[in-house]
Amino acid sequence: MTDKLTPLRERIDAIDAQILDLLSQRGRIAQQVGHVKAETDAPVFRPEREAQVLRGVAERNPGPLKNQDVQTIFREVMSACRALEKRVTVAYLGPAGTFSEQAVYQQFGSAVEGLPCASIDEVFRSTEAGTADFGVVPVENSSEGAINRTLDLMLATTTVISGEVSIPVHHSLMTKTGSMEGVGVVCAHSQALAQCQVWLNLHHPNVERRAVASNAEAAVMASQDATIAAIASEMAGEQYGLGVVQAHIQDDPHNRTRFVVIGTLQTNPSGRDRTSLVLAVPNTAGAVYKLLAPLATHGVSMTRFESRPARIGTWEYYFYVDVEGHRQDAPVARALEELHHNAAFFKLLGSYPVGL
Ligand SMILES: O=C(O)C(=O)C[C@]1(C(=O)O)C=C[C@@H](O)C=C1
Repeated sequence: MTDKLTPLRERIDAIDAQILDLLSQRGRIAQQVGHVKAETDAPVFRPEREAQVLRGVAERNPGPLKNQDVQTIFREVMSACRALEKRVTVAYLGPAGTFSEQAVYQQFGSAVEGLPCASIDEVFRSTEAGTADFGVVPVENSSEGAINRTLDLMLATTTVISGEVSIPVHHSLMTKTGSMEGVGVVCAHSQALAQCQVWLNLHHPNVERRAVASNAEAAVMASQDATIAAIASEMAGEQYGLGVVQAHIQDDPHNRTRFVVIGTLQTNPSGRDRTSLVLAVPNTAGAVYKLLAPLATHGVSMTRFESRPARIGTWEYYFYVDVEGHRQDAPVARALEELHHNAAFFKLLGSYPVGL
């Protein structure tokens, strides 16, 4: 067996040497890109370019490696090259171990400076103030719907959407000891409690449920007190030394959360983009129907429609609309112009590459 392995390992060594040489060449070119960008103060992170590179490797992938795996490798390669230009700082809802942190690494790779924040509000503040280059905030969950605080802050702040990333959300019930003996309360973010309510009703109907700022905070609390159980990701459980009572307790096995990357960067077209906007019309019969007519006229597909009560002002609701395409694509540009003209309120939140 050793005789058969040795020549194969020698070939792997030779290929690794070539890969390393090519990675170094790529890194040196990224440094040159960094110098060119520094001359014009151009942005280092270019989500549309990264999306094109990742889509390209999946299209050209000859196998046997899976598309998802080659994309993970190339995401890390770009992340490391980007860090040679500048290490990007990204604010997210902390502490470390939250799904928001996972979303940061999924989008930016691991060569990034994560800035954990205490609330979604603080993520927006850090991004607006320039303490962080970007922020990553949850915008909708497949079981629970919109994250209202994010929608409200998209409206109230000057940040724009530069990208999106969606990750599977699997919740585990965890305690210090790995058992529920002596546990009187289950802590988690209110969204996580809602996403596990059927399971909790069935298995622990008499244990108090307490909403806290984040699942990771619940994990910290459980790590300090054996009478508290936490619902969080297993990653958070590992981080805070918890034992798993039961894994995958979310009511929907396909539970996912979509996050958006917020910042000041207007992203260029990538070839497969989405545009997000907020609209309002006076509350009269047929007004919303008429408002949205330009989308149909110009053949632009709507992928999301969400309403939020307007707490002040003349209009009753704000409508959060996502459409397929980039604001610079001709049909989208024409539809947006008409929407802007018809709406009593219009705010373009951004055009950005569709997540992988
Ligand atoms: O093409 C660029 O603008 C680069 O800076 C290079 C590169 C890459 O490594 O491929 C790195 C960072 C950008 O976000 C996009 C791509």
